[in-house]
Amino acid sequence: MTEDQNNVAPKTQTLSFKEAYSKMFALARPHWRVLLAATACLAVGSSLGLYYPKVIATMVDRSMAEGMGAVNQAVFVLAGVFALQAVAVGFRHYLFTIVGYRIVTELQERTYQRLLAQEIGFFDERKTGELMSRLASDTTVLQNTVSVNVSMGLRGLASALGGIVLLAITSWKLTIVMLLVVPPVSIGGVFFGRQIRKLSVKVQDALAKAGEIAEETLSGIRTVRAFAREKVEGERYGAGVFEAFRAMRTRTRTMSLFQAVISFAAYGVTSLVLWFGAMLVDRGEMTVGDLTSFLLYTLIVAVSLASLAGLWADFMRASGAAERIFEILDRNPAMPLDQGAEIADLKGGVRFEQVHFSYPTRPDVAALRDINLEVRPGEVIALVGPSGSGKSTIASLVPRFYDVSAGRILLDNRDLRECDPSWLRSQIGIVPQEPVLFSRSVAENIAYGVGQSDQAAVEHAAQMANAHEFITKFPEGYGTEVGERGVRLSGGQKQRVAIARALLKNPKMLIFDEATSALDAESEFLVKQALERLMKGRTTLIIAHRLSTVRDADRVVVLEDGSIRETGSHEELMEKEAGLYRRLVERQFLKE
Ligand SMILES: Nc1ncnc2c1ncn2[C@@H]1O[C@H](COP(=O)(O)OP(=O)(O)OP(=O)(O)O)[C@@H](O)[C@H]1O
Repeated sequence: MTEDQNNVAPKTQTLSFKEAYSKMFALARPHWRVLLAATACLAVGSSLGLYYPKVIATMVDRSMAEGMGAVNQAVFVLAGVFALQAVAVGFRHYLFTIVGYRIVTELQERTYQRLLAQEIGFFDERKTGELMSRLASDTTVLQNTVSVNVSMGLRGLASALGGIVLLAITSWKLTIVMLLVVPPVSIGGVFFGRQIRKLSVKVQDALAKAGEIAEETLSGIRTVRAFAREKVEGERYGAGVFEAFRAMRTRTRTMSLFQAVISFAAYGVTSLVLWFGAMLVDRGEMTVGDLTSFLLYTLIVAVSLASLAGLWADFMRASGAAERIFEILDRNPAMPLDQGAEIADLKGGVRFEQVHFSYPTRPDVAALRDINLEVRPGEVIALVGPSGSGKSTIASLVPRFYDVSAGRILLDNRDLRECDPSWLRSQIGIVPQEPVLFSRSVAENIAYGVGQSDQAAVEHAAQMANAHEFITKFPEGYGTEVGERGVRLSGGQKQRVAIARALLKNPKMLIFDEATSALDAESEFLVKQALERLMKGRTTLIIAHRLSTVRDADRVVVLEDGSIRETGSHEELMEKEAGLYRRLVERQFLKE
């Protein structure tokens, strides 16, 4: 891989209607057995549906010639036909619908997995609400289409085609009259379909925007409350959904117009056939019974075509949604997980060589410039510097949240870009400044990085992290639910849970982002003690905000504006008269 290339987001291109559907069909392939059964039901149901006008025609002609006896017999046959048809229709509907749901469920699962596999830069660019909308609302649109509509569409198609064949057998002259309307209607269908598809993408985009607003506001509800912005946020969401409504209104107008045109064509052609047919009967070229069955077939064909037209609009709508889903499903992550080398017997030495880095969302601004830094295995490095100087950026390059823009980072003399990102992250414990816990129990949160873990190991980790005591004070102990993002725990408690989480993982390397906000002295002491246990024997990067932390580090790296300005021990750096570090300490950037 050339430098600079790895942070560039892969381009996704817009799918055509055909591509979207061929992809959908590819998803249907594994279900071919059920689909075959469903198609058999479709064939039986539709042929029986097409059979009864014939029975009626016979009834009309024979009742005119032979009286009621023949009619009774015909009605009996008809009842049997209808019963059999009902069974076939029921199964057809059930089987097609279930396969449709199944496909969409798989699609949801795969889309979500694909989403989770994307590189961090992808998430920097997008908003959670928008992604949620793709998962929820786009897949729902697809769900209806792929399930119920496919079943209805196939029925319509079978009835229409079968009907046309039977019409041609009954009277080819009338059939030609009837089919005259098909070409103009199809051209209309293509035109309307395109419009509807475009408008549907607009609707889904608008819904996603509204979703974004809701997601952001609800997850930041404390800020909204603190600034009393409920009304404004409510209105912002209102404006968002209204935008979606407007797009839906435009789309519905187009769809309604299309329906009206189709309805006119369907009923118009029926009248035309009736008129032309009456003439044929008048001339003795056709019996009344044949004209009756012809009219019934015409109605069947007209109704089927009209419903197909409606479904066509729905399919177009769904292909708009499919386009948005496949955009994610087809997106290859810039940094694939589970690919690359694992280093056997990892020591944990890290070397930055002339590292330059810009965030993918801000390619023109260098967040790091010419970073050269050697961290020996087991060494504790404190990163200090003013806000925005690049401390967190350095820390996020080690677990490959991003790859360097130029230069390289070596882990035990191996380029990080050759290492499997998932393996790499399993070797690094990360304790963020504000740890994010998941709304599960304390025990599950501690065991998060290792999956299943026995209670004894969890408790041992909690003890080492000075968390055991406060956890056991909760009435439900380790089973206590921590609430969304861990809201039911204090800052210090969250950090100790995060330390326990990192301890349990037993990583070779450690990244610790010290909290800037002051913890109370007791909590501070407990965190520090836990941290010391955690750091033992591990290569550690601490983003430090406290003098006491910096003093204990083996080496201090002072950053400014994305560059390393000074390195050395606390004492060495304090000796430099005009040094940046000394200035930071004197200006109390580093709290005592
Ligand atoms: N995800 C991101 N996308 C784009 N730019 C970013 C991103 N994260 C940080 N930056 C920018 O990179 C620069 C370095 O930020 P960084 O977070 O590394 O600073 P820091 O030294 O950790 O600051 P602090 O002590 O305030 O946390 C800043 O100018 C910041 O605006």
